[in-house]
Amino acid sequence: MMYQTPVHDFEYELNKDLNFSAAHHIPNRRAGKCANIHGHTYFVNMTIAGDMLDDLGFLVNFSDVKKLIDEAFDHTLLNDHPRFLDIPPTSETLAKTIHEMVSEYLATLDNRPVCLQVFLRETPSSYVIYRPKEFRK
Ligand SMILES: Nc1nc2c(c(=O)[nH]1)N=C([C@H](O)[C@H](O)COP(=O)(O)OP(=O)(O)OP(=O)(O)O)CN2
Ligand SMILES: [Zn+2]
Repeated sequence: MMYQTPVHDFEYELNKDLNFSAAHHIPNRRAGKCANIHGHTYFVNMTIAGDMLDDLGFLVNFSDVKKLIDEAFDHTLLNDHPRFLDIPPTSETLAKTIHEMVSEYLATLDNRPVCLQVFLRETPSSYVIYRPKEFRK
């Protein structure tokens, strides 16, 4: 595996990989060439865990979490998204934002799974991992 997975005590752990294409820019001269609008094929891995399954035997439907992220970001300019009005769409902020969006969705499910980690690769040589404090061991 290319990335670290978190240590936890949940009975079930699910990992969903997905890709989406999007443009962005970091509107600051200190960002150098990244101040210009450019595009990436982002790769995301999200780690979701829990102790209970739903009536279908799912922790969460793989397609539902993919759709949530695709519909928000695929073929968009990330800077235009409401979640990036006050903060630039860097790898770090995008990974955290994906974690927030997925966590908000998971909180609506009766079996209450949680998102332990979001891995986000922006380029072949650059990636970040967002892991909220409450799930670190
Ligand atoms: N900490 C961060 N640094 C940079 C970010 C970021 O999100 N967080 N983003 C960028 C740019 O958006 C850029 O698209 C990616 O930069 P970089 O990895 O430098 O891309 P390259 O392909 O040019 O890197 P190589 O080293 O040539 O592989 C910049 N920094
Ligand atoms: Zn970029």
